[in-house]
Amino acid sequence: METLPYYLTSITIAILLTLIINLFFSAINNRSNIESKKLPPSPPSLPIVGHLHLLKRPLHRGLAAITDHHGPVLLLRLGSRPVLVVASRGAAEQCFSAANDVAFANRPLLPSMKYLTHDYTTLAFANYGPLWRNLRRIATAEVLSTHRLTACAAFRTEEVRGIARRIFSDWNANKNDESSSFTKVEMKSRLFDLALNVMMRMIAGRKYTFSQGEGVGGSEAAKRFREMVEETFLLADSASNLGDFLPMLRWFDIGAHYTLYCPSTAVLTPSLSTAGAMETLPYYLTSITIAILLTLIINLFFSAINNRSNIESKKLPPSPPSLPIVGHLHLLKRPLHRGLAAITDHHGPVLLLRLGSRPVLVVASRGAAEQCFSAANDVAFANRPRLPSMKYLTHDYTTLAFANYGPLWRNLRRIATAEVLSTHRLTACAAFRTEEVRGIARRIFSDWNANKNDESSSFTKVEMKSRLFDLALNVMMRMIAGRKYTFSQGEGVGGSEAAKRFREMVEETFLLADSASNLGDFLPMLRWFDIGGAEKRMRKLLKEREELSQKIVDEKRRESEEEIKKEQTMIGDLLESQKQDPDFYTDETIKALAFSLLSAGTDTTSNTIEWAMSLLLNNPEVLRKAATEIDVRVGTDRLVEESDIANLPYLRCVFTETLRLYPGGPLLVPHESATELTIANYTVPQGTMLLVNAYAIHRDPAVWREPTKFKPERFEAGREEKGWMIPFGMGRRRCPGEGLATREASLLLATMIQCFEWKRVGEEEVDMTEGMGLTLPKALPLEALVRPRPNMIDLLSKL
Ligand code: HEM
Repeated sequence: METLPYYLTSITIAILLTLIINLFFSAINNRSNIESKKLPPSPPSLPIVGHLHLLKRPLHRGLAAITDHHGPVLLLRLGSRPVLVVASRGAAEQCFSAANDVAFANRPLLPSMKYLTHDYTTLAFANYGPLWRNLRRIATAEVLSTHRLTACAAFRTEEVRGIARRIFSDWNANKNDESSSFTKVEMKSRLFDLALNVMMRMIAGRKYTFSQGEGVGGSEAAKRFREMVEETFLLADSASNLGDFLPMLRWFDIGAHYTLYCPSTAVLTPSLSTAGAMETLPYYLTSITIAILLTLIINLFFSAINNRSNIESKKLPPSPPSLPIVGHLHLLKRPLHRGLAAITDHHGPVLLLRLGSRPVLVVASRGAAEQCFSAANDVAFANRPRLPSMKYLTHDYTTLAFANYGPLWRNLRRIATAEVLSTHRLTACAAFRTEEVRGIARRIFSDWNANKNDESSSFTKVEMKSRLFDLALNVMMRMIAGRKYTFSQGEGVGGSEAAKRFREMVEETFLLADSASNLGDFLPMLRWFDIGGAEKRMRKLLKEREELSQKIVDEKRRESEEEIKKEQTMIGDLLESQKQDPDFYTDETIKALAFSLLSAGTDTTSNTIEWAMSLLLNNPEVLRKAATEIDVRVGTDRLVEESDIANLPYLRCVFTETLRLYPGGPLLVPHESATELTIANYTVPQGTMLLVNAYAIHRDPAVWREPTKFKPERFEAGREEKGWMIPFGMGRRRCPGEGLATREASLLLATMIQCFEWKRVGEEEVDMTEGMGLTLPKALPLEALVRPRPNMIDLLSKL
């Protein structure tokens, strides 16, 4: 295990100091910077708070005063967030021109809006993408189309006349026999009720939800609803929550959450009601902001000291002593699953770490992991953390593996299962897998033939990693696109430049997705500086991925309709659906889904097979036993088939034992809690990232006998150890590719064992060092010596 150099506290502190100095200098250099980079002009700003201190309320008037003074297009810095302010027709038109409209179609993910917008999934706050497109399509088709509006004209007339009737009856009641007298009426609530009744009748058919009688007007429920809407807009005021702009303040819930629960505080309400006059918001005053920051820093120091007592009073999970600002980041070592195992071994199996600003629950026991994914908690833990570094690679968190639990994820998962991973589809594609597996056997045999130097008993050295990756890639490509032609015209992808680059891209994706490799995910201030260049690398990777996936989609689109229908591939079927519903089945959605499956289904499977073969080479007696089972149950007259696997129990034990020792996702994929919950009698706060250490659980000496030993026998019937494993995760986010991975890996292993004799390259054992990333690669690619088994040469030469 290595300590991550950039997690070393001294370096981290040095970085933070550099940052603060940078911030000061950035204020001084602001103007020259703007000129050299051609950024929009920007009034002089202060360190850290930027232009926050200039804002006055109401915001539209406050900003008008600033643009009147400094020009109609300004770039402000509200804390850490750059904000373009536009106050001229020309610039506004450019923002929404055909060229720029899509680029500006996102909404900022203001942390304070996370709750009110159901994690940014509502129509008005979702980012531009498939989810928003779907919601917008439904809203238009179901409520706002001209057709629907015309159909509902009668409702509106009725409601408007209802107001007229009620005003008339109020006047009648108050006129005191003076038919020319006036009556005072309050209009605000009547007008709100009109709008509410019209909307309710259009979306739900009636207004009875609020009142049984005349209408919602005046009912307590309607009044409360009006207050709720007003409160929502008040809280959504673009600059009312300081934590949206100064990330550090979020830890302390200053302003933002407080206003969520105490909406009528003096901070917000009075200033809005003084419609004419502009007021400076008290908490935007620089002196107070600086006081808050100082309090914060002092708080951080005290929080380190008070950590333990806090934990006891709140019943939070235990937490090792932490440092201010970095929290427990300095404790992490790599590879992360081993680093975390060392921490849980020492401090207990359920820990709450603070990685910079992010609370992280680390679980390394069966009991606690079962509770995380129990019926009661699984939904609450079904979200993924929105690690800023993953924004690009996950298309703004909209891919199958990284979307939050909700309608978009459900839809993607349904498509992936129905189109590719259902038992029906897997069975239909068995021939592809057999063909690809036998292709590997044929190529190994021909390499041996070419190198054997007339010595039919000699061994040939083969490199397995790239062959196994190409197998997994070809299988996935054929299942989702029908062929592997995108990568090579000839024999297969093996060795082609494009396939090699694809492998590098997948490996890089998982390396960059390593749950704790990007410091900016945990120390928000560092994001401005992209330390380590992760963000830059991701953008480059994304561009390449986009081009490749577009090529796959375009090639499929060029095929005739009959071909597409006949082949029944995922991309073909989705292109057909695109014709019916182009708003949801966009090219973007199809490409993202294709790439999700290509990456999730390749590296994981090929790594597992590589570990299995390495374990067999280091344990020749297990290899011999597996070969004997195949000889007895399949024989040597024919090649093993996928349907034989059920009849090879020892081989299945080998596969299971491999996944125990080397689970393909050692920390699963990180989850995040959508609500506060209880795990192992501890309170786990909402928004906590969850890392379940499957690697540690699979090697827990309290559960497994000789836990680090490769013993497939432990799973044999009769002497089964009652161990508990989660190599594919658990609950709703469980891996949907288990069936495919099991069939593919088992067939490949069975074929390699049946056809060839295997030996290590030297006397030494195969190196079993683990690499890094979200998946579990071998640090060194597997090489082995191979020769065909004499009684299989005939069959192999006919392949
Ligand atoms: C031995 C091979 C494999 C292993 C060990 C493995 C393991 C895992 C694990 C641990 C997770 C995370 C579960 C969680 O979040 O708790 C996962 C998710 C996933 N896996 Fe696999 N996997 C393998 C093969 C495959 C294959 C062949 C596919 C097919 C395309 C696939 C597709 C996915 C997808 C799409 C997800 C994300 C699911 C979601 O977030 O809803 N995996 N896998």
